[in-house]
Amino acid sequence: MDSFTYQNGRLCCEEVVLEKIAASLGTPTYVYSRDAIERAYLSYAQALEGQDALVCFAVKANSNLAVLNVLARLGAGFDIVSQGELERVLRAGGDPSKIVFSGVGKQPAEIQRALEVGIFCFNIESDAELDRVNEVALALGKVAPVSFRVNPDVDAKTHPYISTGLKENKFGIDIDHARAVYRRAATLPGVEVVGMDCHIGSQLTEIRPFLDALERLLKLIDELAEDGISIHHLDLGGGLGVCYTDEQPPSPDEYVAAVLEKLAGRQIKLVFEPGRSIVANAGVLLTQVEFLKHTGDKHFAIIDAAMNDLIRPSLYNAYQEIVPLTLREEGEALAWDLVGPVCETGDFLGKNRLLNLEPGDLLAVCSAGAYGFVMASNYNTRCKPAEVMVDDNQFYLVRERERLSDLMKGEHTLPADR
Ligand SMILES: Cc1ncc(COP(=O)(O)O)c(C=O)c1O
Ligand SMILES: N[C@@H](CCCC[NH3+])C(=O)O
Repeated sequence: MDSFTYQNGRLCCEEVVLEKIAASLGTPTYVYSRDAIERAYLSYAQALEGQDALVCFAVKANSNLAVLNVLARLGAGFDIVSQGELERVLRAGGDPSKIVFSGVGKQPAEIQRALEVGIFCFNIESDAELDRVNEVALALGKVAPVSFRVNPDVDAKTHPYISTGLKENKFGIDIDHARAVYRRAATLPGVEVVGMDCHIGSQLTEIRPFLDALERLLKLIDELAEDGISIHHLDLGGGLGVCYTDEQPPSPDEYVAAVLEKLAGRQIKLVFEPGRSIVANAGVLLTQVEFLKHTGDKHFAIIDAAMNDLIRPSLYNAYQEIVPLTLREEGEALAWDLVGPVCETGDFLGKNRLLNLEPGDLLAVCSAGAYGFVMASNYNTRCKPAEVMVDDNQFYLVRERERLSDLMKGEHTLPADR
């Protein structure tokens, strides 16, 4: 989180005091550092300099237009999973020829739109999806560039909810069945086989599972060559972890170097789909303490952000640091559960956190740039937070806070005579 530092006891994002943002725009508010996003992207891009490679930011991690635009300006590609994400990338100035389309359930209209704008590749996840892409392409008189997401059956050693590369997961095509699918695809007139991809899970903190998957994919690529099917690009997906508390994941350049070493001598374009490792530590969620409450020997700090704003703690029991915007010298630290106003026992952002709190204090939930706002909901009819991008000593509102009138838009009661 080195774009977030204390200066004279006040937490800043780059050169902006975060209290200033809270005072001007209220809380809860997500704040992103442009510099942190750029540096994280460039650590991939620079490690791949001189290689035929594409770094496609996984839009699902953070789809704010300003975030996408910052990355598009650096020449990033994008990994999308819906037409909604496609339209966001186009609106943000992303280059369609650098888009990969992932996901297990692509709709015909989504495939059509992606073909019309000319994306780089469809990452296909099943036999049935192959047929659908083939049919849509033929109907449009086009040929769809395709890759198959191979499920290599490796243990990513991450949280079971975010592990995707095991036989038991819904994702991808079983590696033992993949060769047959590739052979069939080679006979279909609406598709052109161009690549192979995998994505074994998220928040991986070791390189080994990536290399295990890579080895299995390379073996399959060699088998396909025997069948006369050549693979022009290899997409290793996303998944590189970040430090939320004391994890020590490899850096993007260490990871890329290990992959390049394994590939030495092979002529193949490389694609990566990082999400979390680009944006997680580029963002915080600002929140304010509403009330302090003591029951038995428990201490609850009721804050104005809740599970609907940031669901990772409730959903995965994920740990994200929570720190004060202003360091306080007086008073004592207690172990607080930081809970939101939503009516669920599981509504917490942190438990047992040693903090010196007073009502009205402003806090930052750290590492909130990935899978934060994008997973927010309106549960309990709560408005989604505002989003802000800091650029050096300036800050910009990049999404307005939702208003109650937005929440009832498109809803109707039954006619009065019913
Ligand atoms: C196909 C695919 N690519 C890329 C990503 C991005 O993963 P991460 O945010 O872990 O880098 C995901 C999400 O896990 C994914 O499902
Ligand atoms: N949403 C998850 C990661 C899932 C990755 C999507 N494929 C998280 O917050 O950690």
